[in-house]
Amino acid sequence: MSLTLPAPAKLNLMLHITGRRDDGYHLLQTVFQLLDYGDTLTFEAASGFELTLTPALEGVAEHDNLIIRAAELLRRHTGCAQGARISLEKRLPMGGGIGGGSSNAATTLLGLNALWQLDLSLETLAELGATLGADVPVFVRGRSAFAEGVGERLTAIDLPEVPYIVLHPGPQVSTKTVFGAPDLPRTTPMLSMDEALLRPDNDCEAIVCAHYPAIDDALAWLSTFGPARLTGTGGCVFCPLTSHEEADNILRRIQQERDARSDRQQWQAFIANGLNTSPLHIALNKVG
Ligand SMILES: C[C@](O)(CO)[C@H](O)COP(=O)(O)OP(=O)(O)OC[C@H]1O[C@@H](n2ccc(N)nc2=O)[C@H](O)[C@@H]1O
Ligand SMILES: Nc1ncnc2c1ncn2[C@@H]1O[C@H](COP(=O)(O)OP(=O)(O)OP(=O)(O)O)[C@@H](O)[C@H]1O
Repeated sequence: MSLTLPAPAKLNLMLHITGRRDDGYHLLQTVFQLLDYGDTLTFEAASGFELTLTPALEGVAEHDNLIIRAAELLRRHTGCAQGARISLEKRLPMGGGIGGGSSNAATTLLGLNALWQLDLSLETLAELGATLGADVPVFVRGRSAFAEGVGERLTAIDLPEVPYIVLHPGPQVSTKTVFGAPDLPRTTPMLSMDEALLRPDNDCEAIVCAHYPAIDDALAWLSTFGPARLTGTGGCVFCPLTSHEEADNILRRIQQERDARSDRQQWQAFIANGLNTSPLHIALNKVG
């Protein structure tokens, strides 16, 4: 038996840092919107305890890959002794602030839960996922959401399902390094969900732009088309749009910039629609 499932990206439509816990983790208020664009994973049952992933991700050892870590976590938690051959079609830029690794982990948890017939609840899978990364639970639950705490307290939210252009200027940004920066603002006042939706700024943006001129440049360029901002800790920047025609036009302009300017040769972009329900959950419901 084999299962092919999507691992969608997310955007942080706003991101405020409201404090810091004693263990160093930051208290956040953020709005996650899921996208209809992402990686694809295929899970095939394997005999014995075999667990493999192809192809390998450049620069990531197999035992560090969040897909393998999620599979092993599931086996440890349940005592299950089944195997799987997993293949990955990677489209999402790594270190982009669009949650590629976290989404891969969530798709693995849900995919193997189905393939190995473990019957764990979304609640349990979200708790397991939180031990792999702060962004995993939102992908496990599969709803666009307002998040608080360190990102684990989720309230599902309906957002306009508009098109976005997402631009990755090149640099991979380390989430850990951004959160470790001494000059990161950490005292933004807590807001209600409705107030937060009216303050769509990202507290990481200023220091990320100061440390990465290429991201600063891409954000300034994209801002000429609309209210562009950084997602998560970057490096992707994005802009909500009113039509696909507009998005196609900006995509063409990005291609021109890449051809015309050597400092913009690294630019990569995609168009995606915002979604309220994850395509992963829609695909799993079809499987039954
Ligand atoms: C910034 C966001 O992308 C917003 O969606 C996430 O909160 C980050 O989630 P993530 O990439 O899954 O991050 P994790 O792998 O859990 O954490 C990476 C590192 O970021 C820091 N970190 C992360 C989340 C958080 N609320 N406070 C933190 O200080 C910690 O140093 C941690 O070691
Ligand atoms: N399957 C995976 N896909 C992507 N990255 C992975 C994976 N497994 C491990 N990683 C590691 O996780 C790091 C962060 O990757 P990811 O694509 O999740 O970043 P991100 O989009 O910035 O995430 P976030 O928005 O959750 O902070 C990568 O640089 C890589 O070292």
